[in-house]
Amino acid sequence: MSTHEDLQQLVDSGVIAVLRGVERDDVVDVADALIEGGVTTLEVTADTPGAMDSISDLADRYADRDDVLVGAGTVLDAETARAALLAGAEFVVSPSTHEDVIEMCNRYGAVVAPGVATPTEAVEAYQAGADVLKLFPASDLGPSFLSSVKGPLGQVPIVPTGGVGPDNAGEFIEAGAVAVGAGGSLIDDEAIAAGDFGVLTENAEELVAAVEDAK
Ligand SMILES: O=C(O)C(=O)C[C@H](O)[C@H](O)COP(=O)(O)O
Repeated sequence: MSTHEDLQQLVDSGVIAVLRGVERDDVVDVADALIEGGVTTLEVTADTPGAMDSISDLADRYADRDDVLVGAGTVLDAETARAALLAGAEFVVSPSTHEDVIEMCNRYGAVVAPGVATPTEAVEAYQAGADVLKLFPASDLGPSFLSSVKGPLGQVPIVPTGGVGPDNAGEFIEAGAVAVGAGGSLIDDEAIAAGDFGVLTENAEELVAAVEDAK
C-alpha cells in the first residue's frame, strides 16, 4: 500500500495499540486478541527485546490482511527506523521528534509519527515531513490542550498517546484527535502471563467503542 493509504488506514482504525515489553513468544497471541477486539493497528516498541523479530513475525502473519497495520514505536534514530522497515514495519512512531527518522521514513515511503508536546514542535515536525503527530504524553497535557493546538493547526493530524484509555479517549477524539494510541489500557501483563488473552480482546473492544462513539 502507499504511504497515503497506510496513513488513511491508521486514521480509520481509530486506535494504535502500543506493545511494549511483550515477549516474542506472546506477540502473535497478543496481536490476534487485539485484532479480534477491533484494534488492527499494532506498534511494537523498539525497546522491547527481540522487537525486530516480533515485527517480522507480525508482518508475516498479517501479510494477507489489508486491514492490519504493523509498525514500530520508541524509534529514536534512523538506524532503528531502517531496521524496523526491513523487518516489515509499515509505520514508525517516536515519543520525540528526530529529523533523521522522518527523513528515513519519507525516503522509503513509510508513515512516520514523531512525538510532540508543544505547538512549535508540532509545526517543526510537520514541516520536516511527519505524516501524523503523536501528542505525548497526552494525558498529562489533556484534551483541552489538544483542542487549543488544533485551533491554529487544524491541518495537522494528531494522535494523542500516553495515559489514554476508555475513560478519556472519547474526549481526545472530540478535541480533534484523528485516532488515539494506547499501551497500558490494552496490554495486561498478568493476563498475558496467565495465557488469558481474552482480557486483551475485551480491553480492545472497550477502547474501540469509546473512540467510535465519539467520532
Ligand atoms: O515511546 C513511545 O513511543 C511510546 O509509545 C510511549 C508510551 O509507551 C505510549 O505512549 C503508551 O503509553 P501508555 O498508553 O500510557 O502505556
